[in-house]
Amino acid sequence: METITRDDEQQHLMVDVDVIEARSKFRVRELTRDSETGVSILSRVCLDIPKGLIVGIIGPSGSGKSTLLRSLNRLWEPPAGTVFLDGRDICDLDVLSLRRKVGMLFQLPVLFEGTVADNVRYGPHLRGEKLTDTEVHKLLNLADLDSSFASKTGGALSVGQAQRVALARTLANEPEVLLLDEPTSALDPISTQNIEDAILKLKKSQGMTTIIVSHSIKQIQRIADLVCLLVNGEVVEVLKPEHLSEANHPMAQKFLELSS
Ligand SMILES: Nc1ncnc2c1ncn2[C@@H]1O[C@H](COP(=O)(O)OP(=O)(O)OP(=O)(O)O)[C@@H](O)[C@H]1O
Repeated sequence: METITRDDEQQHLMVDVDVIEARSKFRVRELTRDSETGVSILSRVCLDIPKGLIVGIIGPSGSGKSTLLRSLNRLWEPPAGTVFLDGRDICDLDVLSLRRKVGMLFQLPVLFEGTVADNVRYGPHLRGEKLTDTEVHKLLNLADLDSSFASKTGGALSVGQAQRVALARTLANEPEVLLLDEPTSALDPISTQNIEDAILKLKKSQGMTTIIVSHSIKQIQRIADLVCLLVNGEVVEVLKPEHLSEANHPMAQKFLELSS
């Protein structure tokens, strides 16, 4: 930046781009392998996840989508100096506080024993905090569930409802980022819509940064601001979902054909 001359408009444009990049919630640089096992699945992945946006990750089976997602909260341990959250190397962060900031939902929800309210209170309870009934209801509402669910047990819920309880439980940790690994692949269309509504509401009301792995291009087109296409562990495209048809990589066209 020191080299910029005031009169050079082009250079000023470059500064703006730098500033936007500096506001990325996540930056991934040259990520290839799990530093614990040494296994290389990704191919020098570089990616910026802008704050407050929903980013969809798509790609063929086995391309490394879950691995990339898991590297963001150290379920897959990235080498130092490859993944940054708000400019800080995530390897320098305490792993539990990282996972509190970066919440994750999986394909199938697993609820703990007890009521829905017990589940939602779980994270705060571990930190010695007790959520009031009103706070529990608010979290359920954020996950698109009404407060009558608080007293139900896991066995009385559909998979879609259980997934929303898992979302409310994650939100109780006040995450700044949500990682969603195919969160609706086991759900019917109505439950899928409920989860998508909840994700969109969270973006609008809380500016939540969300990264979602999905096999459904249509889902990505409905909710994502950006889509990242992964092929053989390599990020081959990052673009707006509405521009997928203009993508150069043949896999992008194949995905579009298969989804139409
Ligand atoms: N711990 C591991 N050790 C070795 N190989 C692994 C490990 N985890 C995943 N892999 C391999 O890495 C590749 C990418 O896996 P990953 O689950 O990230 O892909 P994916 O794109 O999410 O696939 P899918 O869409 O089928 O869920 C696969 O070939 C998988 O078998």
